[in-house]
Amino acid sequence: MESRNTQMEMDGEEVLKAQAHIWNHIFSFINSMALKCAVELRIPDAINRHGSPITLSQLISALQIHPQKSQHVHRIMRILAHSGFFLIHNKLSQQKDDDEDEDEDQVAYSLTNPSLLLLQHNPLTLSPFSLFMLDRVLIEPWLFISAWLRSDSDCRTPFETAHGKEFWEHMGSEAKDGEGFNAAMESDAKLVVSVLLEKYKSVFEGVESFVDVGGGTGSVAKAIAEAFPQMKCVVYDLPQVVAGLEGNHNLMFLQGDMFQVIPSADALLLKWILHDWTDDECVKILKKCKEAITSNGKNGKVIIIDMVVGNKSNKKNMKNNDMLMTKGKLFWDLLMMVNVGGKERDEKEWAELFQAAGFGAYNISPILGLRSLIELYP
Ligand SMILES: C[S@@+](CC[C@H](N)C(=O)[O-])C[C@H]1O[C@@H](n2cnc3c(N)ncnc32)[C@H](O)[C@@H]1O
Ligand SMILES: O=c1cc(-c2ccc(O)cc2)oc2c(O)c(O)ccc12
Repeated sequence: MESRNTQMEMDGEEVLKAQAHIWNHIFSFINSMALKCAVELRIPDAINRHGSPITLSQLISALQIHPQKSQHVHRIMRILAHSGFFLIHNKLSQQKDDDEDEDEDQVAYSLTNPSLLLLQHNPLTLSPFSLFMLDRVLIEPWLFISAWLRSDSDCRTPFETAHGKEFWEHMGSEAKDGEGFNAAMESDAKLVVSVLLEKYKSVFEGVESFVDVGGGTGSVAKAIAEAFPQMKCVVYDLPQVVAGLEGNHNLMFLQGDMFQVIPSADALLLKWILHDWTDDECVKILKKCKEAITSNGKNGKVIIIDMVVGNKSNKKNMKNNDMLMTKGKLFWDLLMMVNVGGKERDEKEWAELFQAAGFGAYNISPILGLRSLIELYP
């Protein structure tokens, strides 16, 4: 009865607006798939190799598109240009209708900051991550959310409902997926550590021993070990991740389970670790961390790199920028729910974890884009 009234209260224009709103949501996946296609075809690399804005016909030939399909390429380019991945240079743009097919030689494309970050040889490339994230294996769990929410099975996540295994177990047993995940992590780790060492090196000053807990294949620890040759650095992760990796005079790879024991050090890093776990699990990990930074008689610190939902970035924020950041954090929160059973936390939730694990003080610096650097003291 009530919904009927509500419906009758909408005028025609409002219904159409609501319809457009729903369509935009339903079709959001088209953005992701157009991006996947561009990364698979290596469109950013083709434009970059060309060295100047590339015309549609030059792009079609560089991409080796089948002649019968060449007419479609501009449609992929158009939607990605609309999302800020490419700039369109259109000599006839004033005279042309937006929906009209472009003449292949009147249109040229160049790269933008997001597409520069998709170049294969950019050390900070997000291409492997895009392919990994948009692969069938990581798309499928999203189809199971409602079934998982209703199910009385003890599956921890929709990922487990879809694949019959927990995320970390899957990444350990399926070599291709495990490598994809580790490559994605590595590219992010390089980006984050380059910012840390360029602008916030003081975080590591005075630290003689350092453990990157769940440090993956070691990109962060390697960079820190190079920047501080006197520091003893350890990458601590599951056997399937660090087995066979070789260190050097001040870098060591150590296999283990952070729920059992964490090696003692002046400073521990937990980058993208706590958001994988429930509150109870985080308290367990943090208690182990506290033992590890106090057991050598020193008062060390734990450095956490994760999101703090609701925190503003320290950049001069335009309203749009804040909205983008909030949306990003909400996406991440669901990603954690779907894949690993974790969550993104606001400051109050972080503070409760720290208190429950027996820590005394913390300091949050919102300096890493969507993420913050949290320093945690016993
Ligand atoms: C999201 S990744 C973050 C990797 C790295 N810190 C980074 O940010 O690039 C989480 C890491 O935790 C590791 N991990 C999961 N369970 C673990 C455990 N019980 N003990 C140690 N490491 C674990 C995973 O193997 C993975 O490398
Ligand atoms: O499933 C993921 C994916 C990522 C991820 C996101 C963005 C990147 O540039 C690289 C990787 O991160 C994850 C993560 O940190 C996690 O703890 C669990 C799952 C995922």
